[in-house]
Formats: sequence, C-alpha cells, structure tokens
Amino acid sequence: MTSEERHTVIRVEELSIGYFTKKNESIISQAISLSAKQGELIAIVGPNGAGKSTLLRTLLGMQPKISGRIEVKQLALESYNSHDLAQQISVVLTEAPASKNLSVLEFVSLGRQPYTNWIGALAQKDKEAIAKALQLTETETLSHKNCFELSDGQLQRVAIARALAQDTPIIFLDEPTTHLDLYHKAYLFKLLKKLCKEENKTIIFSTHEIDLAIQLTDKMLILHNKKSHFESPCNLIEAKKFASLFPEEIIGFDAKTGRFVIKE
Ligand SMILES: Nc1ncnc2c1ncn2[C@@H]1O[C@H](COP(=O)(O)OP(=O)(O)OP(=O)(O)O)[C@@H](O)[C@H]1O
Repeated sequence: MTSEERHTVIRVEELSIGYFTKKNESIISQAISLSAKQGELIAIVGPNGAGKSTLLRTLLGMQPKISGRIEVKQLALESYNSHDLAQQISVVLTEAPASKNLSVLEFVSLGRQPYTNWIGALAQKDKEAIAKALQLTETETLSHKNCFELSDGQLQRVAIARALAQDTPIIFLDEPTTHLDLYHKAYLFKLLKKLCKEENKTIIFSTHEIDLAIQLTDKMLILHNKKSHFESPCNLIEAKKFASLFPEEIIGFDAKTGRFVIKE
C-alpha cells in the first residue's frame, strides 16, 4: 500500500448517479471522480438540482449508483453492511431531527448506537465520546435542554455533536448552513475546518455558500450540467470553472477575490 493509498479514505471513480424509473434510467451527473484524504475538508457545490444531495445519498449507499466505483478505506462501498459503515461514516442531514422531544444529551448519545449493546447502555468509553463531542461543538451548556428549545444554529451544532459522538473518520453533511445567519455560517465553517485539522476528520459537505467554501476548503467538487470538476479552489478558479456556473448576464465571478458578484 502506498502512502497515498493509506491516507485516502474515500475514492470515487467514474461514478454516474441518478434515478431508475420503470423503463430506463435518468442520469443526473456522470464521470464523477474524487478522492478524500484524512483531515481534508471537501465541499460539493453546484446550482439547484445539480445532484449534490443525490451524490451524498449515493456515497452513503442510501440509493443505488448507476455505474462506477465507490471505495471507503480501500474497500468497495457494497462490501460494508450498515453496522460497519456506521463506524466509518456519520451523517448530518438538513431535516430537523425527528426526535426533537429528546434532550440534547439524549440526542447526542444516539451517535453511540453503532457501539452500544442491544439495550443501548452507555459504557465509560461512550460517555467520554459524548462529552468530547459536546465540548468540541461548544454545546455542553445546552445538554439538558430539549432539542425543540434550540435555535437553528444550536440545533446544527448539536447534530454535528451527534455525528462526532459516532466517532467515525468520515463525516458527511448536507447543506449544513441552511437557515443560518452569516456569523453562524462562518462559525460552522470554522468548526468543520477545526475538526479536520485537529481531529483528523475527513468532512464532505454540500453547500450553496461557494464564496465561503472557496476560502476554507481543501478541495471542491463542482457539479454542473451533468459534468463535474474536482480540484483545489485555487485550481478551479484558475481553470475558470466558477465563471460559468450561473447565467453570466446576471452573476459574474471575480477571480481576484474568489467571490460572485451580481451584475447591474
Ligand atoms: N426521488 C427522485 N426521483 C427522481 N428524480 C429525483 C429524485 N430526487 C431528486 N431527483 C432529481 O434529481 C436532480 C438532482 O436533485 P438533488 O436534490 O440531488 O440536487 P441538489 O444539487 O441537491 O439540489 P438543491 O441545491 O436544490 O438541494 C433534480 O433534477 C431532482 O429533480
């Protein structure tokens, strides 16, 4: 095994994603290739309907791929059962948790399910993982509140705490900054960056915050018009891949600042 392979936790090759209907298949995006190493922060971006959520669901095995290969820690995704995969990948989805009546502590504790016994009793190791997750997300003071009492920003941090309690090397998030104000968006992005740098997590998230993602991520996957580009933000800017994402007569991209501008 080369050192390149040792640190790669997810590899995707020539992946086509989409939906199977009765008679045929509808391809949403094709020829997607990417690789994510330990400690990398990766954003999936693209206009509405480009396939960001479809890709995340496909990478999680929640919906079948059309073709191509997905490897998690050098093994085909299909070779994992759901219990084993839950020890590799945790997920933060956009929907509010169904379990809003739970306390924050109870909700975060659910992250330990892949490790606890059949009655869900928490061992010392589980309690330590939960305490660390609350501390990393600065949610300790919320732990006895009910989830329904939280603001959207707090709820998002608590959902990340649950994923951290799951203690997986890889975390997926689907549009984690939806409903957040600019400060909470920036806070969340910095938290994700910190988790990659200090906890060596590999984090892959979909987002519409392309400007912020350009500033903070290691790599970005652009999905657009059924095609994809995977590179560092700098290389994507140099290759002019952001400039054509939105109708040019309305939105331009300033390559010097890495920001989109609305045309007058
Ligand atoms: N269950 C489904 N069956 C068939 N087509 C679907 C299904 N779910 C989504 N699609 C289609 O797949 C395409 C990609 O949708 P997806 O939600 O993955 O895009 P997205 O990039 O996450 O969009 P957004 O930014 O709006 O959240 C869309 O054209 C959508 O209509």
